[in-house]
Amino acid sequence: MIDRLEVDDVSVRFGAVVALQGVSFTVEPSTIHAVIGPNGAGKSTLFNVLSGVYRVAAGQVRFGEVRLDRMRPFQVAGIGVARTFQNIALSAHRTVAQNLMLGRHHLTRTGFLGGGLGLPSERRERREHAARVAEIAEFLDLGDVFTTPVGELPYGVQKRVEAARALCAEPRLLLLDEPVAGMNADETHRMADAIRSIRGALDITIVLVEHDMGMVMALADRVTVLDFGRRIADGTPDEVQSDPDVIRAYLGAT
Ligand SMILES: Nc1ncnc2c1ncn2[C@@H]1O[C@H](COP(=O)(O)OP(=O)(O)OP(=O)(O)O)[C@@H](O)[C@H]1O
Repeated sequence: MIDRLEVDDVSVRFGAVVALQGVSFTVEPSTIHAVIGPNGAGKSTLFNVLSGVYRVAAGQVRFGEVRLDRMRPFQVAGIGVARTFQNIALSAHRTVAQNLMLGRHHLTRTGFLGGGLGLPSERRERREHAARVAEIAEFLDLGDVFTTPVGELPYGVQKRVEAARALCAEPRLLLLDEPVAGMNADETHRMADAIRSIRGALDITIVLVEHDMGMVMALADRVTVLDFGRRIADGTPDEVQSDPDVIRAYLGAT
């Protein structure tokens, strides 16, 4: 059973700036839920709240029975929430395989990444993790570049490596921060396919924050729209697309 994510009346302030004001929405288990909005709407702030980076001034975030808003990032990761970053946060000189192995670090018992003692149990554990990493790489169509240093890969492929690394943590909830930002049409299409197959095959709940409304319309089950820190719409892509407040917010944005 996968838990529901509930954002309940959340406000965040930075001094006099109110970045989020009384924002509420629910993410149903095993769905793809998009949070969209123009520049400065509060998307990144919300994302940082969901991953334990920012504290809320008011409200709650619950994942099942657990209060996410009271946790630190490592604790959020520990209950099965993995995230990607808007700017790629991979180790450029390491291979895809090595970066993905780093994504499994907290699942290892013997901490082989720090250089273990070479015991048989460590070698067995390492083999098991390596097999799962290879599986996830294949799943996201990264088999051909498995041993390539990440820095040598095109931008769109690096973004898929980021998603794969987050998956290597075996999350129940995957947070994708602008997964197609800066991508061309072909790369965007491949990323959308990858996100769809993650949800389909792995039964993971996915929340993605995205600036580009067009991209999420064909992908998301449900969309929450923010503008100036407030929720201005929440519904299916069709409902949201024809909402006058949403049209106004996007037309008004440059
Ligand atoms: N660390 C911070 N300190 C002060 N103000 C901040 C901070 N982070 C965000 N803000 C402000 O909060 C508001 C929401 O910003 P946020 O970055 O969450 O929006 P966004 O929707 O992610 O925008 P973008 O699409 O441009 O990334 C903005 O007015 C921004 O200037």
